[in-house]
Amino acid sequence: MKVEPINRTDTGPGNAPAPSARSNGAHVAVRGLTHTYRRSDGPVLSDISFSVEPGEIVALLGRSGCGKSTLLHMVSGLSMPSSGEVLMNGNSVRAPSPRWVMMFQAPSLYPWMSVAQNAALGLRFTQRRYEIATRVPEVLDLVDLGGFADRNAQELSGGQQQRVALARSLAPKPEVLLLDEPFSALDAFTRRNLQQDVRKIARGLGLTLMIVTHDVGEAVRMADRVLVLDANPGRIASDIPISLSDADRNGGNDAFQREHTRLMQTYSDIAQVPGTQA
Ligand SMILES: Nc1ncnc2c1ncn2[C@@H]1O[C@H](COP(=O)(O)OP(=O)(O)OP(=O)(O)O)[C@@H](O)[C@H]1O
Repeated sequence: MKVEPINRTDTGPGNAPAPSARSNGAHVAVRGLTHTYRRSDGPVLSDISFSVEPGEIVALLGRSGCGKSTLLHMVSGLSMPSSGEVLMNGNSVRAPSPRWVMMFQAPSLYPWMSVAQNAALGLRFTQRRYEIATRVPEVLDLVDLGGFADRNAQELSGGQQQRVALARSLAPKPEVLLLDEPFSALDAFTRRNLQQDVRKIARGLGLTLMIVTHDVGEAVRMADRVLVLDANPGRIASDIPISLSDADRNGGNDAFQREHTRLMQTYSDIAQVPGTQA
């Protein structure tokens, strides 16, 4: 897979991968997924089915506790559902893999290691350790940290640490990137930069991307499609395409506001959030 720098602008408008973007992403299918942690509590997720096309960016939007993280964990193979299945390119997911990697809210870096050593960790535990010397500089460039390779990880800001975590996730050349509220601990400005860059990187590489969020603005800025979940039990209540060019996503203009209001209205109706402001 060829790595493109983050200032590449070959992402197209609308909700389909840009024609010029070669897709290296996998097709994800979730089929009849139901999960119960404790029988006395009833199912957390009930009969969830959806597909994500190769190279597509999909947000899972729902209120706290509706089961978004549980669903993403099951897509990643970190845990198995009570029933139903997850398929990557038609093959059942039974365990985590460097082909579908998960990124969490906390960057979880080793503070005593350098940025480059942290970014190499994803590869170190695969059969492809030999790629570290070439691949790590590539992914650090990709996340705009090319000049930080030898810096100690604990010297970085929260946003830069999340960029290292992103580089670590991208190093094994995954086909699917799964993001569990990765920007929620960051300030609004840093969060927005990362949202734009992650979308640009994913589109440039043709990755399939799923992001869990309860932030309507984040869903509109990042996703081609938003799956809105309701709760008790968690189900897909609505499947909404976001038809915006990248310029409109980043500019906060009228087109962005229209999509934001439309999604916020649906989300409010489903999640019974008072008002229509994010
Ligand atoms: N390991 C577990 N054992 C028992 N119950 C759990 C476990 N993990 C999650 N739950 C319960 O499952 C429900 C869904 O949790 P989950 O974290 O998936 O929701 P979420 O939508 O991601 O929430 P948030 O946005 O707050 O992170 C919650 O009621 C939670 O208490």
